[in-house]
Amino acid sequence: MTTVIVGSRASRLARAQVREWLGPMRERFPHVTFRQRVILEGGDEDRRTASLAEVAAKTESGSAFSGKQQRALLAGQVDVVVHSFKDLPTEPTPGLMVLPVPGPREDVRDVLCGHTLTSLPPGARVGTGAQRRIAQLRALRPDVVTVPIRGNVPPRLGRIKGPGAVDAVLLAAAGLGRLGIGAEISEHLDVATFPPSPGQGALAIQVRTEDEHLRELLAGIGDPIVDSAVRAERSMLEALHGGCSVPVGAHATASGDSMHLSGTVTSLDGKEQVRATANGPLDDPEGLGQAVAVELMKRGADGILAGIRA
Ligand SMILES: NCc1[nH]cc(CCC(=O)O)c1CC(=O)O
Repeated sequence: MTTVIVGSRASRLARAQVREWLGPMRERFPHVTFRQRVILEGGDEDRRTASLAEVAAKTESGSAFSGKQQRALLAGQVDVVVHSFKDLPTEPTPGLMVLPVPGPREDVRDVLCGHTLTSLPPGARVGTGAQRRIAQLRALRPDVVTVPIRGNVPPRLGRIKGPGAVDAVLLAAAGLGRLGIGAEISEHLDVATFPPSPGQGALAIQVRTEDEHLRELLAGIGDPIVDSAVRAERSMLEALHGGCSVPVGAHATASGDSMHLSGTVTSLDGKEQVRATANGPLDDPEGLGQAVAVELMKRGADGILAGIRA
């Protein structure tokens, strides 16, 4: 009798993600017992007092929302960790590996709740703390003021009505969909004008590299097309040396046996934006991601990113 312990952050979204993965797993492996274990993260504990950058700096791995999960996995306290792929640093953690990405991928798009891009009044206040969202929103609506908000999705949504109200908030369709509150969405932003974060909407299933028994058990899971798309987007981000909070957007789509990747880098004030696209074979997503990154660099992405890191 095999027992597999699955680690999860405490939030409703994190637990919904674990359920989303576990449902099909329990059906496929009825002889395996899957258990959920909640592990608190620094990012969850410190949210009220510290800025996201401070939280990230305090966490050994540099990732506020995945460091403790990964340490619990390495220590054998859990056997699998389910992450939002976009929250996982591109740099691999020694001793851990990510399994092929499961499908289907949730909606990759960002959304506005409270207003649409065109209904936002001049000078409106929009809640978001993510550099990519701030930059891309300013590129489309330079008059808008962004207000840094953090925390779980439901309280962020609550900022539309509650104290310190904002006119709208920018969120991921995937998070709202998984929480069953997609009805709050006012507008889905077009991937062409508002490209999502690399890996958005996808889950990262992480295991110990040395856990051969589990790796063998789970060898057949994953959707090759979703996996390839996420790899292309993430390798583009990695080649740009971008972390999880840089203004880099990416979107890969497959058609037949080829993959199309579009990448965007935007300055924080929204005034400069470079884009590049390329096609490549489905079985070389890393090559495609690197090719688009090189093209973005040629068009000035390095200058934009250097200005932000400085
Ligand atoms: N950084 C927070 C985060 N991490 C994953 C999601 C949900 C979207 C996804 O799974 O890609 C969210 C919320 C948001 O960005 O609105």
